[in-house]
Amino acid sequence: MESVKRPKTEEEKRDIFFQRKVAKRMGKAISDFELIEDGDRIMVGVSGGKDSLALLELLALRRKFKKQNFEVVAVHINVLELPYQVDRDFLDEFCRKLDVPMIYRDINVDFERPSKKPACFRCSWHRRTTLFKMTDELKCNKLALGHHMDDALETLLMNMMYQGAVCSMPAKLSMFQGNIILIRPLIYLRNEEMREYSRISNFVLEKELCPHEDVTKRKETNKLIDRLAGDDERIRTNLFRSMSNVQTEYLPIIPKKDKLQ
Ligand SMILES: Nc1ncnc2c1ncn2[C@@H]1O[C@H](COP(=O)(O)OP(=O)(O)OP(=O)(O)O)[C@@H](O)[C@H]1O
Repeated sequence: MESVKRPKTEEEKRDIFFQRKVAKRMGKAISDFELIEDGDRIMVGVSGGKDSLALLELLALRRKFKKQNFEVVAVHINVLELPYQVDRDFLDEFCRKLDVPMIYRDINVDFERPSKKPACFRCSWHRRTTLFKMTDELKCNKLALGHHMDDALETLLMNMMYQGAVCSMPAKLSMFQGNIILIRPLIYLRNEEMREYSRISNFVLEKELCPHEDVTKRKETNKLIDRLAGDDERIRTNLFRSMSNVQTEYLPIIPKKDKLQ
């Protein structure tokens, strides 16, 4: 028997339009920064949060609709010392529908060991290192992370304020003599847009906060950007665009020997 398709409601149409807009914006970043080439095998780091789930879905759909010929593999790093786990049933089903292999890897992070670096930094360093190592094992030439425009802005301002450096997150970074290329396809997307995408896609998100998470500086920086931007939508975009328009001749660059404290 032929199935009769129910006409879409206005809300459903709006949601589909929004999802396409997000996919297009990711496509623009992929094209502007030449993030994906035919034959790539891309490992997507999936934390269980909204951004990496969206990234995984968007890349898998891009591959499915044959925009480009590439493969996608999802990897989740599970830190055994943390008191919570991602919902593996949800992730497995999510990946099965997208026809993407999902791989889990358990690691240990010694939170008790005395160190000058905060626990959150060390944990994230271990996760990132494991992801890098796994690219080789899984024969992936690229590693995709779910950072978006607001992550890049926060990082820019945090580096300026606390490190005295103008530096953020590149959309594409060649690492280990070009053996791995790190890509951030969501770099043109706003946090707000990712939140909406996640709502429409009904992602099951991990709500639990990590006991070691050091979010104070990032949160404060986020609030600062909110205050700076107010209702003027151009401000965030301009802050982001300013990273592509660095006019060094108009910067008071201190001669190295003459360091200010
Ligand atoms: N446990 C993990 N396993 C695999 N990849 C991870 C893991 N944690 C983070 N990542 C990757 O690093 C990116 C940045 O990490 P971060 O901790 O800022 O993300 P998050 O806020 O936890 O989650 P998300 O970015 O997915 O919403 C993630 O988008 C994801 O691609």
